[in-house]
Formats: sequence, structure tokens, C-alpha cells
Amino acid sequence: MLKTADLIQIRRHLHQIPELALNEFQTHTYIKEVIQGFDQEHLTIREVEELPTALLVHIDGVNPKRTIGYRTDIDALPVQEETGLPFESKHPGVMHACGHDIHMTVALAVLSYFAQNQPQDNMVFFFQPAEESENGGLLAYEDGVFEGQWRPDEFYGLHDTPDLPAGQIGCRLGTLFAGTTEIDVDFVGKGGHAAFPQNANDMIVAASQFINQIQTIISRSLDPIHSGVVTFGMFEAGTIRNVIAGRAHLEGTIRGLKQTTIEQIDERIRDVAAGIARSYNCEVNLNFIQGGYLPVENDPKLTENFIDYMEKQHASQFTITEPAMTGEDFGYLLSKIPGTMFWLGVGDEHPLHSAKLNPNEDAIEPGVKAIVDFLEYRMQEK
Ligand SMILES: CC(=O)N[C@@H](CCC[C@H](N)C(=O)O)C(=O)O
Repeated sequence: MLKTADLIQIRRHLHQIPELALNEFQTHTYIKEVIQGFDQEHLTIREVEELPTALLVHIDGVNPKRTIGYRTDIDALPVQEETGLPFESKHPGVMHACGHDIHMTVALAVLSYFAQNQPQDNMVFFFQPAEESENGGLLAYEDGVFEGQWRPDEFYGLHDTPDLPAGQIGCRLGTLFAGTTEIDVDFVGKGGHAAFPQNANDMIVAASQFINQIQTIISRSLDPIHSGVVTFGMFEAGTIRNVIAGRAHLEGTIRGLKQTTIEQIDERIRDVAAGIARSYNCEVNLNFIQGGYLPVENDPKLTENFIDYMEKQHASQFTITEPAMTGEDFGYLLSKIPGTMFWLGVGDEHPLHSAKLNPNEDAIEPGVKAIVDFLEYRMQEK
């Protein structure tokens, strides 16, 4: 079983080698090396040809009544780290700004425990690429990764949150995270000289109007009880101050706690885009990418059991949380296999996706203990 010092060293190493979705090759190799250092007697390590950065590990149970799945994501974000930590990212412009380094460390610790203490039930650990984009969960499922002995009967996974104190577990019945749709928008007008706007068709102006009008969808078109989010995090247009941009490109994300809310927002975006195309005499091309970021719906029975256990056995370290507008492609896997997603507090003043995020490593040990204790308890149940 990995000791605290090993866990810190693993987490810091992973933090230094962040990689973007589907390119997590160094991470994959490192995780595999760590796992190869565990007792191999009951373990089967599996690579996936179609998804080369994914890794699965099966542990044979002593007296299996079920197969319990545990999933962690392994990818990072295109963010330039600004923490100033001595173990800062060595990959320019890429950072574990969502704490997946913590997720992986916790998963490795739980796996090392069960490698040494053979579980009652079978277990499948899934080190999943591409959570932030590219739909790793869906790709794995559609590649048939979860077939035969690799199909969990129930699936668990966590996400870290700086909003809870280090080591605290948070969960809720029903929807934990929003569903999301990614959206790309391309505006095509006519470039020209800055001095002669009458001869051009300026797509910075059209795209700016589009962004402004989109902001009214949430406030004016949605029932406030079923709120949502539309954020455009990328706006690209133009080359130089004195040339009118004939093209603009936006990338954004649409979120809602219900799939129907997302569909309603999508519909209004289509209307606004058609209006902009007409009034600015330009083309507006929309590309909606659903990709499997469905709302994360916790299974009622399994989650009630999880919450009940945490409230009784880890009361001082457990809290019921509100739903969050973060997305998670574990929502797709939970739409196929019942399970529970929960938060692990890593108490930090900086939010997820911040260049300054510095999750508190003190979260790792109590997090691992709570998960191992729960899984041991679950394996005692019929
Ligand atoms: C926990 C978290 O931050 N997850 C990401 C998931 C990305 C969803 C998808 N790529 C999108 O942007 O819609 C998040 O941004 O919430």
C-alpha cells in the first residue's frame, strides 16, 4: 500500500507532466509503471488499442458478488501554470488546472490498497483519457471497453473541489453536475481596409453582437428554476489593427442541469444566429458537439447507500452538496452503468481551471481512507 510520502511524490510527478486530451502518453506510461510496482497476484493490466492512453486494471475478488468500477480521468488543460510551485508543470501552456493529478493519485492509492488486500468483489479501475474535451468516456464505451469481465455492475468516481475543506467528501442524490454541449461558431463576412468600412463586412462587430444577444437567453428565455450557462471562452478574429476582419471564430460551452434545458438553449442560439446572419448580411455557421457530456445523474439506490455510509461513518468529513454547473463525461458512463460521483474537497482559494489552482495535498490521505472504507463496506453487502 502506498505511503503518504509516495503519494505526494506521485502527485507531484503527475503534476509536472500534464498532457492534453488523447495525448496523455507520458502520464499513461508513468501510471503503468506505478501499477507494475504493486503486488500483481490478482491483477490484470489492460491496454486499449483504439484508445492508447487509456489503462484498465482488473482485480479478481475473493468471493465476487459483483464487479465494482472506479474511474479516474487523466488529462489536463491548455492553461499556462502560474502557481510558482517548485513542482510546476514542465509542459509549457499545459497544466493540471482541474486537479486530475489528485484524482489519479487517489485512484492509484485505492488500487494499491486492493492489490495488497484482495477485495471480496471483482474490481475494475479505469484510467480515462480526455475528460476535458474529446469525450474519453464515450469513446471507451463505444470501443467496447466495458465488455465481459471488464463491465462494472456499479461505477464510482470523484472530482476534486477547492470549495470544500481538504479531505471532505460531498455528494447528493439526483443530478450532481450539469450536462454540456460544446459549440463552435464561424462568422463569414468580408475583410477590407480599416478606413473603408462601407466596402467590407466586419465580423468582429457581428460576432460581438451575437455574444451580447446570447447573454439574454439565460435571463429572458429560460425558466429561472431551470437555469443554465452559456460561456464563450474563445473568440478569434482579425490579424492587425488596420484590417477589417472578414472572419470570426468562437468556441463555447452550453450547460444545464437537465438535457431539455440544454436543448432549449441550443434552439435559441440557432434563432439568434439566424437573426445576426440576416441583420449583418453574413454567414453564421453553428456546430454543436454533444459528445457525451450528459448531466451526471447519480443512481438513487447506490447513492443513497453511499451517502448513508458517509453520514454514519465519516460524518465529520461529509456534506451534502448542491448541483454544480461543471460538466463531466462520467455522466455518459453513468447513463450506461449505474453509479455515484462525488466531490473530494481540496480547499484552495483559487477555482478549478485557474492558472493558480493549488489543491491541498492533505486531501489525499483522508480521501483514500473514506473511499477504501466505503468500498470494503460495500463488498460486505449482498
Ligand atoms: C469538472 C470540469 O471542469 N469539467 C469540464 C468538462 C468539460 C466539458 C466540455 N468539454 C465542455 O466544455 O462543454 C468543465 O468545463 O466543466
